[in-house]
Amino acid sequence: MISVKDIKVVFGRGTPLQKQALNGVSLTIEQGSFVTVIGSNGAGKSTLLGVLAGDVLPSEGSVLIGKTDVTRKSTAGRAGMVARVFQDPLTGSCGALSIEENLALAARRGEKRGLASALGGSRRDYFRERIAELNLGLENRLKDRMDLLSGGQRQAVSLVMATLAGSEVLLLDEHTAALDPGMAEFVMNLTQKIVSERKLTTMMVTHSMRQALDYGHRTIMLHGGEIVLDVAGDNRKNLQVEDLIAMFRKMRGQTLDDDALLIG
Ligand SMILES: Nc1ncnc2c1ncn2[C@@H]1O[C@H](COP(=O)(O)OP(=O)(O)OP(=O)(O)O)[C@@H](O)[C@H]1O
Repeated sequence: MISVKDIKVVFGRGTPLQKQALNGVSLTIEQGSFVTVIGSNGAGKSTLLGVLAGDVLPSEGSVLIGKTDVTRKSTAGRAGMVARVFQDPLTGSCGALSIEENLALAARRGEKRGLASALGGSRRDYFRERIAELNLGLENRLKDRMDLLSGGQRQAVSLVMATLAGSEVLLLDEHTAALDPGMAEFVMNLTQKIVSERKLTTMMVTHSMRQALDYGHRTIMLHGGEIVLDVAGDNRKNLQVEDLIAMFRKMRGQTLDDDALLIG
């Protein structure tokens, strides 16, 4: 479970560029629930993910993961609790290491032991099994360098990596935005499968209104650092992409110049 209470984040305090990125955000996400997060540029979506991951320290408020107060814990301090997949397929894994070395490092998140102890025989078999489940044929390429994979293959492996250390929380930062439509759909279906099988408490930022409504259990919209929409259940089922676009228009008080981007 994630419990965020009255979070405020101010960047560049006391400078001419001071910016209140989050302005009193409170949110409880039940264990195993999958929340999609939308909002226009600068709404505060990445800042909220950063607060959960530990990259951004709030000036006020608290963050609990399960029963642990992680508000002041660093990213490394909460590494065993929170896994993250980024927009850029190159960010979440190391291109110079092999697929299995990346998996071994991911499995050791939050621990201090080295790579050698992480790659014992039974571990290798387990990694092979997990990668075989992707049906991409990568189980025969475990010794290939990660940077030989396509962006989509790399995101699929990153999702497996995110589950290896037993983290309770999964943060997805527009993780399909750099993929072609077919691969984006593959990675989204894989995401849904992994989240439900492992009961991960998940927050996914997306610019795709379609994705926001088609996947997960609940959708929130941020605007100006505040939650301006929070829908689940039947209310969400009845929402159409066009309804969300109309809300965006209302929030911004202007016409969106690229509806296609939002619908895709
Ligand atoms: N490190 C920083 N220093 C100063 N200002 C920042 C910093 N990070 C974010 N901001 C500002 O805080 C506001 C919220 O940014 P954030 O990146 O959270 O928005 P976002 O909703 O993720 O936008 P986008 O969809 O464009 O990625 C923006 O005005 C942004 O310019």
